[in-house]
Amino acid sequence: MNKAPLVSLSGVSKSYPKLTALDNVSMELNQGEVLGLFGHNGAGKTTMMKLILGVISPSKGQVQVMGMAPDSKAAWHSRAKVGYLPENVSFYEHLTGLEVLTYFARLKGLDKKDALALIEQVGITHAMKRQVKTYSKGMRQRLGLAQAFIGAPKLLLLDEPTVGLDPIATAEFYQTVDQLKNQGTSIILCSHVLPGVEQHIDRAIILSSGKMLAMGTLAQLRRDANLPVAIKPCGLNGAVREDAKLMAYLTDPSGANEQTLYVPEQDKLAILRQLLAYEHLTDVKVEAASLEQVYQHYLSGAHKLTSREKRS
Ligand SMILES: Nc1ncnc2c1ncn2[C@@H]1O[C@H](COP(=O)(O)OP(=O)(O)OP(=O)(O)O)[C@@H](O)[C@H]1O
Repeated sequence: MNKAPLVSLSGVSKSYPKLTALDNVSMELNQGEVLGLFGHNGAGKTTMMKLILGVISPSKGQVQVMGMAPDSKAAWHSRAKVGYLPENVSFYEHLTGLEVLTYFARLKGLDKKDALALIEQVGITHAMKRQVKTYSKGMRQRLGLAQAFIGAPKLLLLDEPTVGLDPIATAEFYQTVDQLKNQGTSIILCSHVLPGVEQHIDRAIILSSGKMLAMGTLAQLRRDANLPVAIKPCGLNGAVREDAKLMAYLTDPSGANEQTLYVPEQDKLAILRQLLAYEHLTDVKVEAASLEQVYQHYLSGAHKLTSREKRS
């Protein structure tokens, strides 16, 4: 089995005359892996996708996709194995949805039958004979997704894929991501909308001002960030306040909202054992830090660093 990563960046920077959009980034993406790429506006997410697509070249370092530099002539054939959904998807407005998709399918050596199947998969069969100019934002986004899925790509780069999608279409989109992953497709998914993403990604990268602040599984990032676990016991009727050890884990011991304990990961099991010994305990909820909390943690660290750098 070929264990070489599908995508690798080593020491990659992309500089423009007045700004470094990506600064010394190294990462790898393996087959069947889903990577979430997160960062504020201008963090360098699209720059990283464009480098992987080969539409721009690195100023420093090396990008490899399926064993080749993606901006090289040799990579021409493997481009058919890459699907891309750009951030602001736009189409030929006077063509119908089906015509647009048939056009893209033909560019990848496929035919109308494949286009029809994809139109059905993204749920716009009813509108496929209408001109794209009559489509809503969500319908355009669905057409964009169908376009990215053409030809069963080995690598999918999706920039803000759920923008404009309603909750049902968003859920269907993530089902498709899971299916593609199970079939071995590697996916890089870039999003500002964090809730709902975490159960569909294997690893996350957090970028800020072109620098990589963190990379890892959510469990690794939580551990490295040392974010507490929220433990919410029910039925204790204030017993927590009578125990000095438990009290120490309340963020606001005098407040009415006293029942959530914020416990470091390493103390979690000991505290759970202690709570389970209470006869009146009726339920206990345990919540690890969300992707959003992890993201905020790393970005606030970067912000503090930048303010300090500016002052010195
Ligand atoms: N061709 C270019 N010339 C000069 N600067 C550029 C160019 N392309 C991108 N940049 C700058 O590089 C930085 C990173 O841009 P990029 O589009 O990668 O950010 P992003 O993380 O995708 O942001 P967003 O979430 O807003 O899409 C930004 O400051 C952007 O203005």
